[in-house]
Amino acid sequence: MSAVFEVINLKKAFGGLVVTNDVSLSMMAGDRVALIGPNGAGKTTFVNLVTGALKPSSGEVRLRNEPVTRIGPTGRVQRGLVRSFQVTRLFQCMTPAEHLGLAVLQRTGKSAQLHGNFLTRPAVMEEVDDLLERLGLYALAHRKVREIAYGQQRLLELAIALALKPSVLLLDEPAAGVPQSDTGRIEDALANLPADLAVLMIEHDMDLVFRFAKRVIVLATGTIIFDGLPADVTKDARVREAYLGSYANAGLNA
Ligand SMILES: Nc1ncnc2c1ncn2[C@@H]1O[C@H](COP(=O)(O)OP(=O)(O)OP(=O)(O)O)[C@@H](O)[C@H]1O
Repeated sequence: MSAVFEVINLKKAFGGLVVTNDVSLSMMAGDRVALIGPNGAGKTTFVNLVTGALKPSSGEVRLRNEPVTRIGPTGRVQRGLVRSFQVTRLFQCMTPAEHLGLAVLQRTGKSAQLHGNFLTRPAVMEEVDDLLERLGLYALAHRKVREIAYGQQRLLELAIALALKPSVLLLDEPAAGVPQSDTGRIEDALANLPADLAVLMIEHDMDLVFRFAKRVIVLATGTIIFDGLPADVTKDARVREAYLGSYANAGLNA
């Protein structure tokens, strides 16, 4: 089986500050990987390099063997690399059904045809209904985003990402800010992601990492210091040293 996603010797420096230092990794279809690291380790920069929001100083990003390093964010989405949207990207006066309808039109290259009520088109409606059902949002389909709870907004982000039919999904702290009472629904949605989807989740919550990931990658000062099984990460001397004194050390001791 060949990799769906590869990062090869990726480097990024801001002036003299090297923030991503020779990072290489690959993922297969169906992988469930957590990317963790102390504050300032370079996780956000790494995601920005991978999605095309930032240009690397050197190195390569490949999707299904195709180099995409010189392709912009939209081209990478079209090739199957999708990052979960932040809640702040949702339109407060639009409904979940409208968000998902637009995402489906975007994916199918029909977003220029926004005349009329696109949600009445059978092909769009069928897909939107299916996504709403899968993410437990069906009853909220036609409510404004501003009227729905934060946890449900985060589920909507996930639904939008899935509407783009990714082969690689980058999730940035999918349960952050969600009240404890609603995190179970997010975790259920994560557990029910398509089996062949490769998922890379950036997460600080170690309990969620251990429940979700089959593999953990630890980034510290821009370098991968661990890439292996969740059961081994807490025992690793370099990982413990990187987290020493940081807030997450407690999680690693768990
Ligand atoms: N545009 C920039 N110019 C200069 N330095 C930057 C820039 N963006 C990030 N950095 C620096 O790069 C380092 C890594 O930052 P980054 O935000 O990628 O880390 P992170 O692991 O996502 O941190 P956190 O977990 O706190 O969000 C930090 O030292 C940060 O100050």
